[in-house]
Amino acid sequence: MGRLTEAAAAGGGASAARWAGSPPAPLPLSSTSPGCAAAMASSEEDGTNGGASEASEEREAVGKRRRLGLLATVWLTFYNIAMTAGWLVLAIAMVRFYMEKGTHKGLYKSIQKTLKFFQTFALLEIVHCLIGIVPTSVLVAGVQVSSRIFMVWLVTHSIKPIQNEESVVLFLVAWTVTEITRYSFYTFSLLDHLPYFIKWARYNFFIILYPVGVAGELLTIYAALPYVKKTGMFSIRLPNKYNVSFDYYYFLLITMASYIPLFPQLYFHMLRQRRKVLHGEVIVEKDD
Ligand SMILES: CCCCCCCCCCCCC[C@@H](O)CC(=O)SCCNC(=O)CCNC(=O)[C@H](O)C(C)(C)COP(=O)(O)OP(=O)(O)OC[C@H]1O[C@@H](n2cnc3c(N)ncnc32)[C@H](O)[C@@H]1OP(=O)(O)O
Repeated sequence: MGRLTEAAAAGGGASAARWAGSPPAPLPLSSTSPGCAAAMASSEEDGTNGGASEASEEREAVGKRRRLGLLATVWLTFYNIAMTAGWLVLAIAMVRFYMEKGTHKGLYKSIQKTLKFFQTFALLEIVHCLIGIVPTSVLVAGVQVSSRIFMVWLVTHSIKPIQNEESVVLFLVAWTVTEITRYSFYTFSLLDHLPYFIKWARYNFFIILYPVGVAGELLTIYAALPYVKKTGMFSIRLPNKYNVSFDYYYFLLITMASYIPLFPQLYFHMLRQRRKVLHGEVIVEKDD
């Protein structure tokens, strides 16, 4: 819990976290935090009010941090429980579908509503980083969440002929196992009762699941290319009154290419986190 209070005290500090870097160092819950330091400096500079006002400002700031800490903790606990439950429902639905039908055909259609709801809800993860209640880098969370949103809405939802591809099952399974593990890890951590197995799973499963998920995503986009080229969907052709053109086919190609620099960043970030959390290594990041 203290960890979250500290993160909350850092306020928007998380947004300053560097790409693929470790979370920003939490600020201590003391008057040395920037907000308090600024408040004290200004009261000294203008020469007005003495120690009383300074003390009340300090109390107010401490109270605000505590409130944000508790609120953030309650909210994150609710959020993580809801997300664990959502992805568990998805896992059960997928297993049941496969056991009843014996094929993956029609699987996506049967689970799409739940998937869209919970994956879209994950946009809040970017908000959590932006407002500083979790210390994850905004860029790391942003790339992770936006690539998922893109896959769900602009690829699998929009391009119906690819919904029965095996590659869809590949990323669905990778995402589902990952998210059940990840959100239960956060939940148990917040409750200060983290079973070692969950911690181990969180920092080991990704070694296989990340490449599997990425392969599923790339193969699915690849399978969509002929349909997108043939139909010209989401594309804007010239001439038009705005004089702009956009070709979704090339956009997909560029997106696929962007996995080459971006995915290793996420993967190595997770490997660094793994060394830190499971092996207690202190990782010193070089400033760019
Ligand atoms: C518009 C088109 C865009 C196209 C972009 C195309 C390029 C895409 C390239 C990227 C491809 C990604 C593909 C991906 O979708 C494939 C898969 O996901 S496959 C399945 C396997 N995946 C994974 O294993 C990924 C798992 N993902 C994550 O773990 C996170 O998303 C990530 C942000 C990457 C991890 O971040 P980080 O290591 O910094 O760790 P945490 O966020 O877990 O933790 C940092 C600290 O914050 C605390 N925290 C974070 N969130 C919460 C929360 N919800 N509740 C409570 N606490 C939270 C956490 O406990 C840590 O605290 P501490 O450091 O004190 O332990």
